[in-house]
Amino acid sequence: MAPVLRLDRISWSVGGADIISEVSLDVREGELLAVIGPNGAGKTSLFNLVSGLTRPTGGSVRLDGHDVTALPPHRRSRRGIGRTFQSSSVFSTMTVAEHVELAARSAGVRRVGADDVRGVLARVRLAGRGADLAAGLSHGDRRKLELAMLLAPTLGGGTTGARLMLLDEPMAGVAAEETGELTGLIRSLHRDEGRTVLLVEHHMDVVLGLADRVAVMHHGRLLAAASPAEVMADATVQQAYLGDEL
Ligand SMILES: Nc1ncnc2c1ncn2[C@@H]1O[C@H](COP(=O)(O)OP(=O)(O)OP(=O)(O)O)[C@@H](O)[C@H]1O
Repeated sequence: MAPVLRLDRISWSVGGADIISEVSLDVREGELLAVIGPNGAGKTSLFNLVSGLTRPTGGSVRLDGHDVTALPPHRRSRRGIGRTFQSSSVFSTMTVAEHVELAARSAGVRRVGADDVRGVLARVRLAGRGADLAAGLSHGDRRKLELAMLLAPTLGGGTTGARLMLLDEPMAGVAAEETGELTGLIRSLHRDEGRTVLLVEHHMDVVLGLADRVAVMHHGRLLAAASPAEVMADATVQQAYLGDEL
C-alpha cells in the first residue's frame, strides 16, 4: 500500500538560502509522526510544503500515491490534508459553532445542521460551548476548536474530514493544566479514529506520549526518523540539540 504521504527529496530555497534540503520521508496510514528539531530547523517550512502553502524548488509531494506537488492548498485540503497553525487562528468575534459551520461550508458542505455541529464539538470536548464567543475561550479550548474545524467537513455526510492532520505546535500558549486533555484528544483522533497525524511540538513529554515515530530536522535536513527511543538515544540527534533542551 502506498504511504499516505511521500516526500521525495523535497527542497525549498528562498533568496539564495536553502531552508529545506532534500528531505525524503514516508508517512504511513494511521501513524502519528512527530517532527522535532531546534528553533529554525525548518519544521514549519516542511509543513508549508506538505499543505501547499509554498511550492518546493525541488522534489515532490505524493498523497496516496498521487503527485500533488503542483496542487494549491485548497485542492490538497479536499484530498484530506488539514492543518492547524503555530499561532491560534480563531476569530474572536465569532461563536464556537460559527467557526465549525464556516469550516464546513468552506469545505463545500451546503447544509450544516445544528446537531452535526454539536456532535463535532462534543468530539473535541467542547460540548455546550457552541454559543460562546471564541474570544472567551482559553488557549487550550481554542486549540480544540481548531481541531473541530479540521473535522467539520464530515458534517452533512460529506467527506471524513482531515485524514492527514498537520498540527503545528498545538500546545503553544496552552496552560500546563490543559495540556493533558489536549494530548488525550489528539491521541483519540489518531488511535480511535485512525487519522494520520504529523505533529510539530517542542514539549518532549507530549511528543514521547503520542508519537509512533519521530523525525528530527536540523538546518533544513532530515537528521533521523525512527522510534522515539531510538531517536532519544541517537548521538547525532543529541549533538544537534547541544545547547537546546531535549
Ligand atoms: N519566507 C521565508 N523567507 C526567508 N526565510 C524563511 C522564510 N520562512 C522561513 N525562513 C527561515 O527558514 C528557517 C526555518 O524556519 P521554520 O519556521 O521552518 O523553522 P522551525 O523549525 O519551524 O522553527 P521554530 O521551532 O522556531 O518554529 C528559519 O531560519 C527561518 O528564518
